[in-house]
Amino acid sequence: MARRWDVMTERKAVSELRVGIAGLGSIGTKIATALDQGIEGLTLSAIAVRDPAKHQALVDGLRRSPTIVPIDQLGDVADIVVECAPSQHLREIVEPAVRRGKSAVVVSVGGLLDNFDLVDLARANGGRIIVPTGALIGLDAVNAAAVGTIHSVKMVTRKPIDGLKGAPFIVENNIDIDNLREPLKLFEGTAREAAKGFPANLNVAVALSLAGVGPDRTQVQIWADPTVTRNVHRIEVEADSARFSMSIENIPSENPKTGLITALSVIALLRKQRATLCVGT
Ligand SMILES: NC(=O)C1=CN([C@@H]2O[C@H](COP(=O)(O)OP(=O)(O)OC[C@H]3O[C@@H](n4cnc5c(N)ncnc54)[C@H](OP(=O)(O)O)[C@@H]3O)[C@@H](O)[C@H]2O)C=CC1
Ligand SMILES: O=C([O-])CC(=O)C(=O)O
Repeated sequence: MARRWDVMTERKAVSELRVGIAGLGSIGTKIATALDQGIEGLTLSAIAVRDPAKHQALVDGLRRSPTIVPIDQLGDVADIVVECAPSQHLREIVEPAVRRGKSAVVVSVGGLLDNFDLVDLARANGGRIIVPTGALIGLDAVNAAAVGTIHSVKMVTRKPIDGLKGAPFIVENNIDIDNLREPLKLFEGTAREAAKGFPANLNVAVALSLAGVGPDRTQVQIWADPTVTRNVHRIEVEADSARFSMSIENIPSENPKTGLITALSVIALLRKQRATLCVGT
């Protein structure tokens, strides 16, 4: 009996992890709502948005109102900062958090490649940078294969036209994708190059590369495809432990560039932070 009481006291002593969210777009809104509805051991403590008035209705609808803070102050008031803003804000969000030894969950993972010193900063201060599987599939298997030797990783992405519009690669090369009647291969190269040319469309390629053989050895093809309605990613991995192919067909969210499953992936990751039973690597 006494033993059981001890355990209960110990459990109570573990404080809730405070979560801060940067950006309340198609991803951030769903994460905020899920946290407010309840994730074991986690509390939504703060959010950072560009225009608080625009998001007032959402904030008012939450059961427990988070504090609204400037984007670079999330790390002061949260133990886990979730970055889901445009990638140009990645540094402002992640640096203050990891400098204070906090964890940063990064969805604009393409932006990490130009800010990779943040990983060293996190290491030096006891912080962590966590990249969710996001809109992709199978990073558990890629992580496992990378413990051995991976020979090659190839990814082919097909997106509907709306999911690619405005990408710097398309604009700079003056490619007209609006009037396509059949699939057009836009790009073939490394994940690092893909992230530069398609910063809001190909975070998945960078996540894949960081799980596996790195951004310079991960080969990527990008197709603009008027025949698909989903964001389709197909991956092939050749390793000394296994050969595997995986594909995912993502339903676009309100933001046509972003698959609906991305927010769910972050929510699943947050659930694991304090879950008693964790499944998958
Ligand atoms: N890792 C992955 O698998 C995936 C990653 N992504 C990436 O995730 C990120 C978020 O995507 P998504 O939610 O669809 O994007 P959205 O465009 O829907 O939302 C972005 C949000 O960031 C907010 N924002 C912009 N500037 C600031 C600022 N200065 N301070 C605070 N907030 C700001 C916007 O505010 P406002 O509402 O006022 O405009 C908006 O709410 C993107 O970088 C995207 O490329 C997307 C899909 C998959
Ligand atoms: O949602 C998707 O299919 C992928 C995506 O936008 C990204 O990686 O940035």
